[in-house]
Amino acid sequence: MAQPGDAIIQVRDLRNQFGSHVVHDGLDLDVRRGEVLGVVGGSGTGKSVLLRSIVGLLRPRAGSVTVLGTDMLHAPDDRRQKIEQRWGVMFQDGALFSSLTVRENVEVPLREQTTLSARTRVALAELKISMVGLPPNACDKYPSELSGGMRKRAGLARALALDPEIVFLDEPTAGLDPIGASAFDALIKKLQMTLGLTVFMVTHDLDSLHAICDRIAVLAEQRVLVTGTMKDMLKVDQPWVHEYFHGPRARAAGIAED
Ligand SMILES: Nc1ncnc2c1ncn2[C@@H]1O[C@H](COP(=O)(O)OP(=O)(O)OP(=O)(O)O)[C@@H](O)[C@H]1O
Repeated sequence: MAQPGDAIIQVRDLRNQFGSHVVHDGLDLDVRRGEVLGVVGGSGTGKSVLLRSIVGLLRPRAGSVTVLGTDMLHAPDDRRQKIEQRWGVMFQDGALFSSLTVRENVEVPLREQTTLSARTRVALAELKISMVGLPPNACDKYPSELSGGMRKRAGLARALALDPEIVFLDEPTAGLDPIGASAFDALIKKLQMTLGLTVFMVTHDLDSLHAICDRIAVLAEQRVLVTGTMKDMLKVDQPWVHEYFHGPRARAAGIAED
């Protein structure tokens, strides 16, 4: 029986390369059941490439990705698809279909992956839309009629459509004002606590890391250089890590002291 804290995602010896450009080499990472893991690193260190490798949008050159006990790079299609139904992904800006309303967007995974009736699909979509704190009148709006923060919430509602165990979030608070960002952080934390979600979150946002991440994984030198709590990060000597967690922004976020 799975327990909180078990590694729900295991990435081993991952290699990603585009032409001669090696992005990851020998990258290992565990994501534990029930945690919010923040993935940070300088620009171009391969945070999004790592996310895309785990969710199967990009095939790594080498290594293994095991999710919920399944070897995702070698499992038969039907087995892989079953696992894919147990996660949701929210891309930056929500990545909504512009020609569909919010409700229709949230219905997409239900349409594709289930045989539920239209009525049930609508009811479930509306439930998810309210869970992420959008008002009922957002259901019939098109993405272009929403603010950036509302679009992110709609993207999150779609990621939650199939009641996932894991959600992947790519820079969820990017582009939000500080109040919107902290409201979004609070929403993620609430969903993690109430639904028992495991959250894999790529972020640059030190406030989010501080407020909601149980652990942090730092990408540098083509791998996950270090994982640990915020307290652990403050002790790391590597120059980028030190600058990131002790720099002016970290001080402003109340992470490091002046
Ligand atoms: N499809 C692709 N083809 C070629 N190069 C790619 C491709 N996808 C990503 N890269 C390269 O891989 C590297 C890592 O990209 P990635 O988007 O994962 O970085 P990141 O850490 O998420 O950066 P940022 O913080 O700026 O969003 C970059 O140098 C990028 O140009």
